[in-house]
Amino acid sequence: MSKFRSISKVASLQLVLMLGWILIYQTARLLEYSPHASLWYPPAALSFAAMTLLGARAFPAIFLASLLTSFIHYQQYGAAEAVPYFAVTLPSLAHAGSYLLGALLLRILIRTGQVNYSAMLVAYLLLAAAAAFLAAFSGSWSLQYEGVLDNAQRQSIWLGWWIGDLVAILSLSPFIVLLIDKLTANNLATHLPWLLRHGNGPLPDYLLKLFVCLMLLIVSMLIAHQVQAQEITFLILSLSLPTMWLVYTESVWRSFCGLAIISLTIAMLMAQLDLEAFAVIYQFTIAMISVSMLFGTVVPVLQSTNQQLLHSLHTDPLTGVLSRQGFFEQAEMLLAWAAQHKDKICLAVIDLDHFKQVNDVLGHQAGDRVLQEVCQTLSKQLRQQDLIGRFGGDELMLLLPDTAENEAMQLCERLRNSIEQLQIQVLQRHVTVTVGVCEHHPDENFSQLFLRADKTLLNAKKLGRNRVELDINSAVVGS
Ligand SMILES: Nc1nc2c(ncn2[C@@H]2O[C@H](COP(=O)(O)OP(=O)(O)OP(=O)(O)O)[C@@H](O)[C@H]2O)c(=O)[nH]1
Repeated sequence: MSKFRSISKVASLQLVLMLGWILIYQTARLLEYSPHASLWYPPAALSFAAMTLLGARAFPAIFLASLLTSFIHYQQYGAAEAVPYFAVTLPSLAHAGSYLLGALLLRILIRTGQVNYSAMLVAYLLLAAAAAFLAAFSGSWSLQYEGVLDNAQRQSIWLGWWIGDLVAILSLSPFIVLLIDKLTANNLATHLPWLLRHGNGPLPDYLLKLFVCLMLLIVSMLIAHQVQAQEITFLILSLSLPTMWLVYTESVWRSFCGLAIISLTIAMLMAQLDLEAFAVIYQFTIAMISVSMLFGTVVPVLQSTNQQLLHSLHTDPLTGVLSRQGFFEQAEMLLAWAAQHKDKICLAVIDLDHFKQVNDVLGHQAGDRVLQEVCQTLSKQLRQQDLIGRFGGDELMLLLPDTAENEAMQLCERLRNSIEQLQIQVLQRHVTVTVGVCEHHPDENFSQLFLRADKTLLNAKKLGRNRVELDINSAVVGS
């Protein structure tokens, strides 16, 4: 049953890819501005994207789709009788083989997991250019071999073929890769997690940015259509500004989708507005915008990576409370605010009693569990504005804004009591904590306050543990 299911899965993948390729091929033909002349060749984008994502599994579908369209093409132009059938396969082999080669190299690079996003983009651009070159070069040679083209024709078309393929790959394949990844639930995200990680902002904002891009390109192409002068067609380069806005502020998925829409609109308007004399300028525009948008996606990826790094720097991985650095940074800000507004603010330093014994008797895992449970119990009873952090080992810290020493003492007594009541499965005995409490003096910085609280804690330990002690200097210094 499962064998049957996997066969039908493979068959449906091949079918969908084939139909998709033929559909894109036929749609692209509608965008030709004169027979066989087009700004780009979108099937190449599907071939490269599908093979990058699915590897050799995509080869049969792409090859067959290309073969089928070649046959139809030859039939239409009456060349089929003159060309031996086996020879008709050569251009399709050249197309599918070239993109498979480029995609396989890219896949090897992705799978090593050693390259960062920017290096991956450079590799993608170079391999896309090389694969498109190979496809155009071998494709045009195979057509000459079949007798469809003579030597002079081959020489005159291969460069345009290369650029047409490359323009389509640069602008469409990033979007197609993400689309196939989503539809097939492929594992791209496991190899390129940073690509799909960061989230989206509000949809209307994205639509506004896309609208600005499309308006600018439509207006510039309409003006070019009216004036029919080369200098005016360069107006379209102003598109680079809103496309950068889009790409710096939106997710990779939305940026690549926007890029595909923008390039499709340029190709459509080119065909409709009688602008074929400026085809090279529009090809250059699509290529330039694609490359700058691709590199632009590095910015939000870097931003989100930075945020994650910052988050992990500021969070204690075991307990989920603030790390020492995170706590100290936020505490400095809260102290400054409290001093400015003449608010009372207290610090409590908490230490687990005889925690070493838990580790020694029950092991470190049990010790970890105790630390987690204690932190959870404390966090649940704090207000939103309170800070909780782990200084290190079994020592925790609480910063309590807008709280006087007597209120802090009451709260800490309540917390001590609730920890003593904790039923922790791995433990045979109760966990207890000792707490040192200090009220902040407006003139002291956080390190000085912490030192006082830590001394108070040591003092409390000497007095017999499982207790809350107030710094005897708090009231004197603070008054
Ligand atoms: N399980 C676990 N143990 C830790 C971690 N960090 C530090 N420790 C242990 O915490 C223990 C702290 O021991 P001590 O500083 O002697 O404190 P104590 O045993 O609680 O003694 P008193 O504070 O005097 O009551 C040591 O055994 C450390 O190995 C951690 O992340 N997980």
